[in-house]
Amino acid sequence: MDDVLQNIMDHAVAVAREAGQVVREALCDEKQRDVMTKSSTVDLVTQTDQRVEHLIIQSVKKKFPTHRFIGEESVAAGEACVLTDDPTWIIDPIDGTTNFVHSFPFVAVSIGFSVDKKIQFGVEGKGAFCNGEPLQVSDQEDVRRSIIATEFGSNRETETVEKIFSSLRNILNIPVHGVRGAGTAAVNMCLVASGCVEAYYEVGVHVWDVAAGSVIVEEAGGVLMDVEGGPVDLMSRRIVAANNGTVAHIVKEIDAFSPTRDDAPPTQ
Ligand SMILES: Nc1ncnc2c1ncn2[C@@H]1O[C@H](CO)[C@@H](O)[C@H]1OP(=O)(O)O
Ligand SMILES: [Mg+2]
Ligand SMILES: [Mg+2]
Repeated sequence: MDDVLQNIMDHAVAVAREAGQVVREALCDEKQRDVMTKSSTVDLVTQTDQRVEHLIIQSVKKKFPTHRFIGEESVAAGEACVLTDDPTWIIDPIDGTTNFVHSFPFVAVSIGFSVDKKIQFGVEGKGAFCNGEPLQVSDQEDVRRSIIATEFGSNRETETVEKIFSSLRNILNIPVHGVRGAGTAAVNMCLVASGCVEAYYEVGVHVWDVAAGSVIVEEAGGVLMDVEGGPVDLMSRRIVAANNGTVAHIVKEIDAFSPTRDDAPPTQ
């Protein structure tokens, strides 16, 4: 990794740790978990989400004034969600806000960095690490001995819920050892990277949920795919992240659908 990229990554790690500390403290303070809603009654946000995103963006801007940002709460406030070739930080200040407001203790600060529309950190074969320990995906080849992670998301339209349950039924019927969901896409992807679960799939995620996790999974030896097979598109809101042995089996069982893309022009 060249010095410039290393410098950027060091800053990302430092600011992620600082943000993580703010989130950790807020988890213990009811006032900081006061809940507001966004697109629906189950799409939640708190002042802490907004404060942490602001903290990250300001800190990066000071050091790298020309860089661009895609942040979950900035997009919610009306900013465009467009990935260009420019250096871009893709930020989810709290991935797992529903967990956060309920003190269910699985949340992530997710920070990805892209150049030329490619997520950069780690792509140069440096590996993925958790507190200094290298991560490696599971070598399980038998999907019937796997744990699969997924989420129910925040869309409660009947057709969408039907699709989600149809996929879940198919996966359970393989049969797999178990199905789990941490309540955050970023943590689910890190569980794939750590080898604790063989695969994670979801339709309805956003680019800020999966940007950082995608490179962590690949660097840990895993693969990314679209839910109907073929290459993943981080703006498509569809993702499968898996070890090599199970990915093809999982893709076969998913009842796919296509939510509005993250980079779709806003409807007036
Ligand atoms: N009610 C809900 N249940 C689960 N995930 C939700 C949700 N509402 C929004 N999400 C978001 O959808 C992602 C994929 O499931 C989660 O990582 C989470 O990111 P968030 O906490 O950053 O909003
Ligand atoms: Mg999120
Ligand atoms: Mg979030």
